[in-house]
Amino acid sequence: MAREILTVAQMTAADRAAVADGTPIQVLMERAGEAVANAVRARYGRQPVVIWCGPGDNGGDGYVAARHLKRRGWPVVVEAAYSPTTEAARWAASRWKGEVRPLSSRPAPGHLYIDALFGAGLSRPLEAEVAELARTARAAALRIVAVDTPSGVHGDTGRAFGDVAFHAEMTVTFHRRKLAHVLSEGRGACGEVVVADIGLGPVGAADLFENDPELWLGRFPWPAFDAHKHSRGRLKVVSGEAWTTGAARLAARGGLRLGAGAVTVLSPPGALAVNAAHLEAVMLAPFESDADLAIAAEDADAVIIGPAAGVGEATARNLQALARTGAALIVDADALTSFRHDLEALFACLDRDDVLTPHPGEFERVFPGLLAKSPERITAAREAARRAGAVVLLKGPDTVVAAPDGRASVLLNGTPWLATAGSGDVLAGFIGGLIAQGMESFEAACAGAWIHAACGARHGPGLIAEDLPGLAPSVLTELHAKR
Ligand SMILES: NC(=O)C1=CN([C@@H]2O[C@H](COP(=O)(O)OP(=O)(O)OC[C@H]3O[C@@H](n4cnc5c(N)ncnc54)[C@H](OP(=O)(O)O)[C@@H]3O)[C@@H](O)[C@H]2O)[C@@H](O)CC1
Ligand SMILES: [K+]
Repeated sequence: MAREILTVAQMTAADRAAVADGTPIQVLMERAGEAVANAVRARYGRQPVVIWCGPGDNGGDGYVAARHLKRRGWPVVVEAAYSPTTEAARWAASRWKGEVRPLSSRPAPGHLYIDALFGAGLSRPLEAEVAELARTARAAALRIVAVDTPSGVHGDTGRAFGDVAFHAEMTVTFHRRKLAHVLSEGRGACGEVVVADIGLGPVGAADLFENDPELWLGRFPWPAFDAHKHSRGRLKVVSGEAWTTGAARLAARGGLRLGAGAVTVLSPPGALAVNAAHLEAVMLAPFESDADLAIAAEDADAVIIGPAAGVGEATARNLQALARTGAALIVDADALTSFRHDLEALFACLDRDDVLTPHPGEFERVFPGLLAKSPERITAAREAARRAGAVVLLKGPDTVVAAPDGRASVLLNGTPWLATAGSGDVLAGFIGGLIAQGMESFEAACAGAWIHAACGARHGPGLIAEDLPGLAPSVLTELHAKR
């Protein structure tokens, strides 16, 4: 089952539904606090711990965790920044029989802290002594486990509400990850994220998912026993001019590795010789004009255009010609930038099978101002997909894939080793290779991004884009075994 990522409001609704179904909030809080205690015991050896408790149910979880840790023999001190204000938090505090001190302004480095100050109910920037403590904690790099979210971090964006928030080495959240746990801003503050089951029911109409094999492996286009190369999909990649051909070949090789049966680089005449000198299993065919390109792409299942294609009129016309074929389009890099002065012309080329793969700079050219005015990149990518009428993959450490129908995913296995020239060309190739084999475009974009990241992580230091296609077989072998 694909795991949903929830907004704070969706989590509150899940919580209310459980309470309405007869599970008292105290029972949920007991499970949550015990889960925190268990996660702490699983990660750390027994040691003194200070638990900072806030006024709401996040603080309530802290009192419960205190009781469970103490029962296991941990020396526990609770520091309460506020008295409990909710019924459940008062209940939890009343069952804590140990010491409660006021919040100390002088935490001890090396000590373990549990931040149960604010979670889902944070409604404004941290104030007064709590803000001061957050600053001290950051400066002293305190070892902190956060309950639900690090206090000060907005659950729906991952950003600090004001100018300061706690940073944890582990965050224990409940039921499902929230946006703050998956977006890069929040991930830095959360540290390792542990998702604890507290017995809430299935999520209803969620449309945001962790990009994980669970989301797409069931529909991965493995070859049928009677497969032949033409039944495994035909992918074509448009090459740039003679001195910018490598990107198209990287994409082509990526598509071939992910299983497209027949992959062809379509090359301007001046680049044929250099392409021919560097291609083996990938085929090569010439095109001289946009009309020619459309004919060359006529039998393609998917076409990639953009990697080092050249920014300008010619690339724009080439994309418009390709749009008249039946092939799904993967539109990357220069093909996106070529339309920066006529975005409507780009959108007119696209339909829901097509995939745009911008990095944030290209995204800004195609959707000016959208990232800046959106609360976070998921909302921006969704709106972009709606405007474009196509799948949009917004690159980053937290790559987002959004479909025009509202589905979206966030990549959790991103790796900084992928930040290297040509890596995006291989990604376009991976996605194109999967779409050519008939995988639905949103799922192909999710799968391509996940496999790309898995390849990058597998290689680690020293990775160059040329390595990525060769790393795909070991990732695919593991996926094949799990299917
Ligand atoms: N959902 C679930 O299924 C379950 C949820 N559980 C837990 O409940 C947590 C959510 O609890 P919650 O709603 O009580 O909110 P919480 O974060 O404790 O704080 C709200 C209080 O803080 C106040 N306040 C806000 N900002 C402030 C500021 N900057 N500075 C000062 N005060 C500030 C705010 O005041 P107000 O905005 O009303 O003025 C209000 O009094 C959730 O994160 C999880 O840990 C689990 O127990 C079990 C199942
Ligand atoms: K917290």
